[in-house]
Amino acid sequence: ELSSIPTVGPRGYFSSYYGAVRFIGHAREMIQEGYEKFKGGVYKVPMVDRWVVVVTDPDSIDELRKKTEEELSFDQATKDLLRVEYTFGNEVQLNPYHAMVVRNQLTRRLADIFPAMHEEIVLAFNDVIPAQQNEWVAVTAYEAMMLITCRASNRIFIGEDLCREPELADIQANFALQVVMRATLMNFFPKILHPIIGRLLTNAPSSLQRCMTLLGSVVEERLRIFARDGPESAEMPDDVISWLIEVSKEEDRNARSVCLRILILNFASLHTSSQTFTHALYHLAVADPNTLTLLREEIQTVTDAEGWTKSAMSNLWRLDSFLKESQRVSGTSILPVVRKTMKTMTLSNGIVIPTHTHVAIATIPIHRDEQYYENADSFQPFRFVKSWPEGDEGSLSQQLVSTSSCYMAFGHGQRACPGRFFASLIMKTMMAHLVLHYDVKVEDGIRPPDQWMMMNCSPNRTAKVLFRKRQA
Ligand code: HEM
Repeated sequence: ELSSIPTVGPRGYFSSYYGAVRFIGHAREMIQEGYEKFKGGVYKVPMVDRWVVVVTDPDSIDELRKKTEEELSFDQATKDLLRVEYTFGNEVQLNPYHAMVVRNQLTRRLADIFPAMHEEIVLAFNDVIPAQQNEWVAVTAYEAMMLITCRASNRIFIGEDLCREPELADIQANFALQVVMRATLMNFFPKILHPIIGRLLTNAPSSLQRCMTLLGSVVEERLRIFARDGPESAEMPDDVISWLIEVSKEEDRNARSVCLRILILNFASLHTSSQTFTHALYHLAVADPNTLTLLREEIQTVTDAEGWTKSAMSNLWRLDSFLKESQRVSGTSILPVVRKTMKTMTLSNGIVIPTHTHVAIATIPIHRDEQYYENADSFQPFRFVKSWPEGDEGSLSQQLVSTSSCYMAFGHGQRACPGRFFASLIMKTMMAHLVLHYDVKVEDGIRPPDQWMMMNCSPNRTAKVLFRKRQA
């Protein structure tokens, strides 16, 4: 019974709606309050259309991690949260070939695609940040980092020419907004009305149409080459468009389906990566000079010895730790892991969670818990570098891409983010380039305040960071 699980906020049928409205503006406080009161057990918080049960202890998290999709479903939770039927379309979950491409082709080819990604990062920084030596220029960090991340990732998704199209970032931003707005709006209404509202909303201007106008002819051309010469053709470049065509089933092998998957991959990657990176940039801009010196020393030494390669980026342990620590204290989602019980679930500590309940993990409270992280509230850039400074070698389990029951910014378990290896590589390469080639600071030396909206902790969207080119 849900009623036996303790509640944060009002408990009654009608008053819980008040709690749900409060949750929109105070999700962080409510999740934290529940964590402090019920740590070791579970508690529930009200959303507009349902309760969410929040799990707090590593043993239960480990237990949940081992459940199958049939018992504890990622897809069913996503279906509810994003109203997939009316936003992406059901076919996206029935045949998730875009996720297969991320898990397989993209992740396996990181070393091959690295030179193009690195080139795009260097060019994008030059275009977006007009910095000079001996002179500071102020740049709106959020917007600038979004543009650079968009170009760098889309260089690999859709290729050199298209990734530089000025419209691209705008199309993606609109799509994300459309999906989130539609899903949020629909969740305010009873399920029985969804088909009607869904039909009304489909009149909204379609990002897919814009995306097809932008990419359609390139995808069509690629489909023709594929049909004529097959996947091994030298005319099929190493990018996500080619890989999508390669792995898709006959019925998906068309421009509409491929463009939709490109939109969805950007939906999964763009805001997450650029927000995560901007959080790290703000930490860098207020870091003590010693931190900067140690980062520069490492990046200089490694790239002098190995050049700019994927494997060189894997040897930047201090930088890896810096980004991981930034993600620990400034994660972009308070509940990045959400699942739905498909049958009644009894945990070994006796707690019973009824069927069709959303279950989430109290990720940010755990990331900030003294029990798991010493001085948990302080940003310690090299926290994850084992035996630093002498040993200076990051242990595998401490890496940015490894998840654990105490580190879940990329989720956890079988459905943990498949894009995290790519995201980690882009963020490291961007940060290594930035640290080596620019000085950065904020005017008053204080980290710009985060901006919370429901579950999302966005880095400040309007703050400016000052950039100055370093001597070569
Ligand atoms: C810093 C950047 C990123 C963060 C913080 C992030 C975070 C997450 C999280 C929390 C999940 C859900 C995991 C779970 O429930 O256990 C997820 C899923 C996913 N992410 Fe990411 N992500 C990032 C970048 C990316 C990138 C760059 C891509 C694509 C290249 C990507 C593609 C996906 C996909 C396709 C899923 C769904 C996986 C599935 O259906 O099993 N993500 N991500």
